[in-house]
Amino acid sequence: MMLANGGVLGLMHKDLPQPMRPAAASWRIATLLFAGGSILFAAQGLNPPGYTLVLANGLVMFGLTGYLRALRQFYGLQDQLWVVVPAVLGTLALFWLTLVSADAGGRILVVSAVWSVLMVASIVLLISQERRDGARSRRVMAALFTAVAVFVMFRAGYYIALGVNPAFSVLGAGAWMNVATPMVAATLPVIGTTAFLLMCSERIRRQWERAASTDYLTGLPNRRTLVEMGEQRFDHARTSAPAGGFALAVVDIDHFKRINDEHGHEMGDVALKHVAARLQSACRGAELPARQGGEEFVVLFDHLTPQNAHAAGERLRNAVAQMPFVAGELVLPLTVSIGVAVLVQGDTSFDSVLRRADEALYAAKAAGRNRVEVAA
Ligand SMILES: Nc1nc2c(ncn2[C@@H]2O[C@H](COP(=O)(O)OP(=O)(O)OP(=O)(O)O)[C@@H](O)[C@H]2O)c(=O)[nH]1
Repeated sequence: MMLANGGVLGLMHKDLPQPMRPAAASWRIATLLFAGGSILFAAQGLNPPGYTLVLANGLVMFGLTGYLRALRQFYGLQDQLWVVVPAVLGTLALFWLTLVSADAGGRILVVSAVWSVLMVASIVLLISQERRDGARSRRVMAALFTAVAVFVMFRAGYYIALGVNPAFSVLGAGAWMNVATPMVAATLPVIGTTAFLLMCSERIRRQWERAASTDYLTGLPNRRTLVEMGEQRFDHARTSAPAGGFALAVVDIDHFKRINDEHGHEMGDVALKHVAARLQSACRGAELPARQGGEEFVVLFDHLTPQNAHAAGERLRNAVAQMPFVAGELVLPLTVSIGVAVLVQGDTSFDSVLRRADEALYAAKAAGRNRVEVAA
């Protein structure tokens, strides 16, 4: 089952986006190490038992290390040496306790300690991502690691209670625990691999959602999100009592074509990002700036009245005018013209408010630019 899981992950490798592949490769290698260890455990009788036991346990401990590394890579953490230390020390200790001093009790304690350290590190990592990654698959993975870690600690306690001494054998009293161990441990490579693939697909889904709703250049919500949010807020404002409060501003950079013509399209792109950042910094509370397209932005206001509409537009205009766009030697003062519209009785849709704000914007351009006009 473990080998099949590792194989499936290998077949799917190329279907995963490039940034997820190192983590998936580590998970696959870890699963194959786990599978190799399990096969050796099953074949203990056929080989010199001492060496087989050390090798089997070592493979499984390095498998667990691989799972921790895969999770770290999945969350963009750098490789660190300490991650391999428990498995290296554990394998050396097992070598000693099997082939030099033959201490079965010591072996159980070493294996339990290494498993616990690696699994607790994986659990802490998964839990620490709660705020960044709310995916259910991440929680399932954390629960899986926790269940196995609790079992391993219980197992160590159980063997200690039975009397761990150098001559202790897991094949003697309490042998059922020796049978249960591989079954519980197998949940990581088998169910864990499913959880890992779900974590990948959940991340891909979120990335697609973000890409579909965000403007690639400025990082602001795109036109699609603007229309969605605008219609939602418009409907809410129309149906709430007292009605009103919905308003928006259409913001257009003045003489933007000149920037492209004189400094190149790429510089124009950087200037667009600059204006986007200025507008974002001027927004308060639930105000939402979005890129409508080209060099035009729209800001959805929150609870604006006709009396403070002009001041709200001025706040945006000032945010751009007060800080020139600087790129190396180049210092370009930028200005924007703004049309503001507040919801009125005659507005039947979000689009009708947008149209009135557009007309106010044209009036601002016609009146000389770098100014705010409020729609009648
Ligand atoms: N660099 C860059 N330029 C863009 C982008 N989208 C639109 N533009 C440019 O924005 C310019 C808009 O020019 P116009 O509509 O003539 O307006 P303007 O020069 O800003 O003049 P006014 O609006 O009348 O003040 C055009 O040159 C477009 O090519 C973009 O994503 N990047």
